[in-house]
Amino acid sequence: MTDKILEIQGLVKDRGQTRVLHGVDLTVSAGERVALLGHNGAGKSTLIKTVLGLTKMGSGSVKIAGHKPGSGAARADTAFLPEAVSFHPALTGREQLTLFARLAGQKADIAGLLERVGLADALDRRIGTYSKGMRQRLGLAQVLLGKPKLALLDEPTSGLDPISRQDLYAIIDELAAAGCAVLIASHALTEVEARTDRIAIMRKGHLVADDTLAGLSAKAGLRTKMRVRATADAEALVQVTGGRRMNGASVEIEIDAAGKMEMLRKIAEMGGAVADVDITPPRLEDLYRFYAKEELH
Ligand SMILES: Nc1ncnc2c1ncn2[C@@H]1O[C@H](COP(=O)(O)OP(=O)(O)OP(=O)(O)O)[C@@H](O)[C@H]1O
Repeated sequence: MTDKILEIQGLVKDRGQTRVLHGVDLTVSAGERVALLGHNGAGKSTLIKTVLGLTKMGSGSVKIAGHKPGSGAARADTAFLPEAVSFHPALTGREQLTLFARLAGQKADIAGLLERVGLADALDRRIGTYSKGMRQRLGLAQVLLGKPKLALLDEPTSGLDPISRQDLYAIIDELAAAGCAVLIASHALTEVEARTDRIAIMRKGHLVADDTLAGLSAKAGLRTKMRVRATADAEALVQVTGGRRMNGASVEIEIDAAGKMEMLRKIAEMGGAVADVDITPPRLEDLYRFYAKEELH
């Protein structure tokens, strides 16, 4: 995919005497879902606020579909879902979205949108009676309403139950499938591992990683674990694989990405001597620990 929607180059931002963004480069293309990870204070919110044009940048360049942050065109192309989304409690969901649509000068199928985010039954209830998950869904309806080219989602699933989380990611997937570039700031590693295309990790204002999960694993040199169970003789397995004997029947092997297929072939050649193989690639949690703690040069 080459259609770059968000283009950040050399972004520097100081707060008082402190540099909080140190020359960040990040792009998100149309249809891409990118996770933005980092410890508290790493600079994720500052980055998002800069893209929204809410905070001034020091130096560098930020473009949204070719437009400057905060410009009318950039604002029209961008949707933002804050972590704790708040609406007017006295309005109903339908009234609130109708208001947003009018403000944006858009005609929209409000009832259809609310149904899409699972709020069909709450259309005409006051938002003050909504649960956190329902408000989050309403926020997502607002994002969908604008048909944005870029969606910035800040911890979109925090405080949601597992089913609501899945629903929310299904909607995010739809947004991306429709060509929206999606940037999701999150601490929920297991979720973003499964539901994003690329992972960007910030550490103390630096972007320390930006790649697919497989790419990050390869660069970090973290190893895949294989656990092989023998039908009868684990010693033969140790001989062939050079692995570590775990118990009477099983052997554990740690292998880098390059050697994995060769090892699998060796194991397959043992035929009936092998009862089972479990393969555990490095998890995002391991990679995150590696990149977010790695010393900066
Ligand atoms: N309004 C502000 N005035 C001064 N310093 C600020 C302000 N907002 C953020 N900072 C500082 O900028 C740095 C980056 O903060 P930022 O909120 O961008 O981090 P974050 O990655 O979003 O963290 P979190 O995961 O906790 O939301 C921190 O050192 C923070 O103390």
